[in-house]
Amino acid sequence: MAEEIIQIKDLKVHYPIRSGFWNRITDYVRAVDGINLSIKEGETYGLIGESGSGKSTTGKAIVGVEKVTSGQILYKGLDVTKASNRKKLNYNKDVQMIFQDSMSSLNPRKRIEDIIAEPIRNFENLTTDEERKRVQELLDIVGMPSDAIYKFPHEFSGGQRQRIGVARAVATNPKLIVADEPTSALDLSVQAQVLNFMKQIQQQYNIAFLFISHDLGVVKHMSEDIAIMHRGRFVEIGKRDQIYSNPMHIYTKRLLSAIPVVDVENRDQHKKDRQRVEKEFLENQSKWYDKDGRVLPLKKVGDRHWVALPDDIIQEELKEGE
Ligand SMILES: Nc1ncnc2c1ncn2[C@@H]1O[C@H](COP(=O)(O)OP(=O)(O)OP(=O)(O)O)[C@@H](O)[C@H]1O
Repeated sequence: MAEEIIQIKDLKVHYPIRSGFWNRITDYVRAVDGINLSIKEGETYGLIGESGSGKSTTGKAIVGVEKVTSGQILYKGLDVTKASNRKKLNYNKDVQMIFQDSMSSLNPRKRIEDIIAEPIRNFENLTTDEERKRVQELLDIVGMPSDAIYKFPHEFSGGQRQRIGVARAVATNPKLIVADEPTSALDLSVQAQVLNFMKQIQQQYNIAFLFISHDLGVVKHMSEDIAIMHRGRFVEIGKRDQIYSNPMHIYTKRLLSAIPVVDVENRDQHKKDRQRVEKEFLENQSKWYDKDGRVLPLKKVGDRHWVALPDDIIQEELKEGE
């Protein structure tokens, strides 16, 4: 069985809110508010949630570009929220990130050769010829022509730029890639191509992914283990089949009921189901949160399935699922 490559323990990232004449801290945005997860070598962990739920902050904290308020990120047994451990483990080489918006994440003034070579230069001492050879190999891996090295990002389509972003991310032979909404800016047909090719690269190089998306359809295609994030916490964690065929938290149900159906026959039923879930969500709000409006703690409801609900609702849900 694959080993765990990274473990996140009770991770919190809170941003201070300042106000008044003295610009004092008056409150905090609890962007990430105590999450736990672990990702196995070569596997994809899917992180789903609506805008503002804390997904990107989680990803940024893992790659080390966002300061952690508390909690641990364990890599090879050491806590990489500490810069000294990151350095010791060469963590910045092993963990890379791919962003949603390839136009702003790739420097528009640099040629593709320099964009892809940059992370290599940070960690290896290659000659100019060796470096060029390496960049061309990487372009080949992501299915781009070798003359792309002379061009600038604006000379490519969104899908091609995302491939360049992937080439850059795999340039350092990473063990983990945090992919933050990597295909949401792309057309559906291009989305499928990029997703399939990311899977291919993952298998070829045994890279683990934290795959972040608001789109349950996309995550279903990519991940076996899934967490649903809401207000900085997880409301449900489970295996793909548990989450998609037997969602237990109302928030998960809402997200699933928002996926459009393709076949006309089921459309009316789908609309009714959606309205029912929405009504249930609005009428019972107080049950889903604690008195401070925070998501309840997770409780184990089955083999590798956790849900943040009060006991009475869990019992009802379990009975229904039988
Ligand atoms: N630098 C920051 N300072 C203050 N608040 C922030 C900062 N970055 C994010 N936030 C807040 O933290 C919360 C979580 O943001 P985050 O970007 O992680 O959400 P998300 O789920 O990735 O959403 P999206 O998909 O829209 O990016 C939001 O309320 C956001 O406004």
